Amino acid sequence: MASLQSMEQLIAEINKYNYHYYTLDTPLVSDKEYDSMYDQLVQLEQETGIILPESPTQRVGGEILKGFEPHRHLASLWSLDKAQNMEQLRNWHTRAIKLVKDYNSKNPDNLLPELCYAVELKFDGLTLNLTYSNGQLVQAATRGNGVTGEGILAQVKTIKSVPLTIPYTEGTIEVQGEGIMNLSVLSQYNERAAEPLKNARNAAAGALRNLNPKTTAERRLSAFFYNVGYSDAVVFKDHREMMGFLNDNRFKVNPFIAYYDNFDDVTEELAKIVERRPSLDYLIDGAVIKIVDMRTREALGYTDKFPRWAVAYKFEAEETTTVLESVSWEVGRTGKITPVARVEAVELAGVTVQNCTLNNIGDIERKNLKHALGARVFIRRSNEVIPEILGKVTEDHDGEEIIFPTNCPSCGFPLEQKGAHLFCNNRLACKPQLIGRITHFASRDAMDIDTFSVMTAELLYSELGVREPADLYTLAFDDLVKLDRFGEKKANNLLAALEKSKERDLASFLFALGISNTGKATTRMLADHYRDLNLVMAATVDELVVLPDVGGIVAESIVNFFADPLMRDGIDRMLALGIQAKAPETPRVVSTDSFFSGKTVVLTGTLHQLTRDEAAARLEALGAKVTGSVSAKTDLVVAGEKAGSKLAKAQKLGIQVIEDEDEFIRLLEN
Ligand SMILES: NC(=O)c1ccc[n+]([C@@H]2O[C@H](COP(=O)([O-])OP(=O)(O)OC[C@H]3O[C@@H](n4cnc5c(N)ncnc54)[C@H](O)[C@@H]3O)[C@@H](O)[C@H]2O)c1
Ligand SMILES: [Zn+2]
Repeated sequence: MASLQSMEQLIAEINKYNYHYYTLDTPLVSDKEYDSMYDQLVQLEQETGIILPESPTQRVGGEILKGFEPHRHLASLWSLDKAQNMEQLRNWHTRAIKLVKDYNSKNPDNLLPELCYAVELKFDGLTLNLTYSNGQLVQAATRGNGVTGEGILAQVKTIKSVPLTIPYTEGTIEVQGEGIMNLSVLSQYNERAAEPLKNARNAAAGALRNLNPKTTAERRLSAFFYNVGYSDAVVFKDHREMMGFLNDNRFKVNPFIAYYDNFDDVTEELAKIVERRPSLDYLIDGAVIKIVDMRTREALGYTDKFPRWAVAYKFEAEETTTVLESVSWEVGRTGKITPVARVEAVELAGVTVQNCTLNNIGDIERKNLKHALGARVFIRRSNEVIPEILGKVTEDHDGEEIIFPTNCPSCGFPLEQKGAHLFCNNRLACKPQLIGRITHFASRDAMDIDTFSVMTAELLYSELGVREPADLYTLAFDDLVKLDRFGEKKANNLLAALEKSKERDLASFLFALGISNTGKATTRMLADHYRDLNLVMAATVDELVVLPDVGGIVAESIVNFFADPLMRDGIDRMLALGIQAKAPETPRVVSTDSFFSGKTVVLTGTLHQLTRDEAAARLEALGAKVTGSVSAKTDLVVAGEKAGSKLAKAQKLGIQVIEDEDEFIRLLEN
């Protein structure tokens, strides 16, 4: 029988994946791929009515690792039934209602209450089961196979938020939760680590199941608790009471827990959690819906694997695996060379992914990807960012080497390595650098030359020999009209836009020059401080480093830029051709007593009552510094509608956020 054979194959595969995931903490496939195989098996078992003895659908979790003392749980630990979509969730709900009805018809004198639901986050980490006897933490264990787990008391004790003693001293209890690694902790760890960790779940699981508790401690784990699985004295009427007990006994419980007695409200809450997901500082792979009343839980009971009174609603996966096919090297406007990976097309979080970032050559080495061409890699996509390659699936040397270029892929000039990056120093004649510089010069926040695009820059480069921004101001109508896709109208428009740009202020002009490591906020500050282009050009490193938010690297970038004869020459030509680059007549009056004074503010998302530029201007007039990216230096983030990764990062870093636009306007006007 064909399906029997498929079942045998699936079982062998899944059991192999389980071993790598649960026992070795180094998965070979993504959860997305695993879940789809598992679902196939479940479906075949349903269709055939046959369940083979080794089937993973009949058991919880994985093997016990040698080296750990086994711990027999006082009450079994369960897996969770799961719903991948609304239809499956509604099916679960219908079944629950039916079971309650059946019970009630058999027990007319002891009716179960109306259904009420708790909605919790489904943390993606390692299950923990803690045993407290007379108020003392005496054991901690993994889930193992649900009956017996691995004793990891010494490891769990390194988690600072786990209480070693609790106020409740009446008897023995077992408390379940999830050991996790916060995403901010993971990224800090990875900044320093020789070998970065690929994923927070495996980092947490691997640390907790490490025989050396010192290693566990280094990972700075955390944990959330969500269940009292066993108790010999205390009983709870419902989930609320149980959560209250956990809270009173100083367990860390998740603040995002919501209770509903209407199932439609549950589905609305799920949508909210999906939205909240990118802003959380830990991984979740779904939400868990639990029936609140304990008597109902008892009545509904358990299957071999999971309780019938709870279900996990799984979210769309953010990680998968694919094959790294090739790496190409792109040249940026500063000459920096960026590796871009092409991968075998794969569906991830609703889009087809084909390109991934690789950052720089240092990252390729750190992530152990040097020999990964043609090999399977993990990729991750969160928010709207381009997916990132996390690392190779196996440690084997089963891929071809990624050869780092020694010469510029565009102009052939020998490359120079600075830190983790490669640079092409051929600023005079490396085409992508020139195109990038000209396009940046014309962009909206720079000289704001209307309708100018990369395509315009390419055309002017190849047809009219435009090599640097200054050349733009020598363009003549007669030359422009002859160009492909240019007519009289377009030629005139471009000339008018160029003419208008000559009046752009000093700050915009400085930004347009594209000095490395120098963004909008810095060029604005330079313009306000010096109020004269010549003075900026003559500034020394010593003078610059004392200015607000200018460090050594920025100061040096500025000085080096203006010391470059090529750049000076370009600026002189532009001034001769009519560029004014003037500071505003009167110095900007900057207030010092507003809510925003002295704060570094990031604007993100869509505002409705004013544009982002207007908001930035008003903030600056109130003495705030407006920057583009969120970092530890940010004091405040103003998040409009559809705010994405910047809001997420702010929440991660614990930075104050204003999400209410009316509130923001009120503060501006105060
Ligand atoms: N990539 C792989 O190779 C691989 C292999 C095996 C399993 N997996 C992943 O693991 C899943 C199945 O694993 P499972 O049985 O360990 O877990 P599960 O997804 O079935 O969920 C049960 C677990 O959820 C956790 N949980 C988190 N928050 C909770 C909350 N608020 N309330 C209750 N429980 C909560 C508990 O630790 C519990 O043990 C698969 O669907 C797959 O995504 C992946
Ligand atoms: Zn080059």
